[in-house]
Amino acid sequence: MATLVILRHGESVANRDNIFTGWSDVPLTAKGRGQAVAAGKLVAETGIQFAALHTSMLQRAIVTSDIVLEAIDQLYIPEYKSWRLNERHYGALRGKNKAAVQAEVGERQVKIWRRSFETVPPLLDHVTQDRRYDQFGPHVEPRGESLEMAYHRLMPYWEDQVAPRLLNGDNQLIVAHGSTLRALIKYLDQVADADISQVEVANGEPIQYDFDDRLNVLKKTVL
Ligand SMILES: O=C(O)[C@@H](CO)OP(=O)(O)O
Repeated sequence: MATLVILRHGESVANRDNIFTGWSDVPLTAKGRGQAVAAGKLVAETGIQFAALHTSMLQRAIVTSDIVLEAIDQLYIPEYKSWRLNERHYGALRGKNKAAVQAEVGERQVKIWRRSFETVPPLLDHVTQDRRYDQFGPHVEPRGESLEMAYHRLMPYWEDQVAPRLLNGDNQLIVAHGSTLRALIKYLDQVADADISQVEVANGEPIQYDFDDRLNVLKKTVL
């Protein structure tokens, strides 16, 4: 039996300012750093010893990871970073204020862009270049993603990097983003496409999954 803890990063400056973020690499606020410390304390209280941590290529998740590892006194464990754990790419919405977009297109459309499973946001007209993704080969950066697209690029990471380690009995920690964690929760909790819009993941709120030795969920606990 192994344990997985998943955690959304602490508040970012874009969360604070109500900006569509996606793959924008924005820092944590002071409040966000505090949320990461508090999350670390909650994880420390469980006494779980982790074999590895998985996070994205974005500083709000990486910095949260380091704060949590320090709080649980496990800075020595391997820390794997992948674009597959990045937030869902918000396409041409990225960088825009959510309230301003809502004033333009209405609440219903913004809700669909933010929470539907299949709807793709307006795409960027070109792929941006960022050297951090070169190591993963060409064409990694999307021009925008639905939650469904993010789900499908996340799952190979789960299957190749996380599930085998859990099956081996090694506890794992994932520090990622609202939508990639919603995608993972959809898979783990078997949430229907139509119901995923109801699932929210709060900044800095660790969720613990205990599995049996065939990777069935035995227990889910919000810490
Ligand atoms: O802007 C984003 O990238 C995400 C997460 O902060 O926001 P939303 O909850 O609107 O999907």
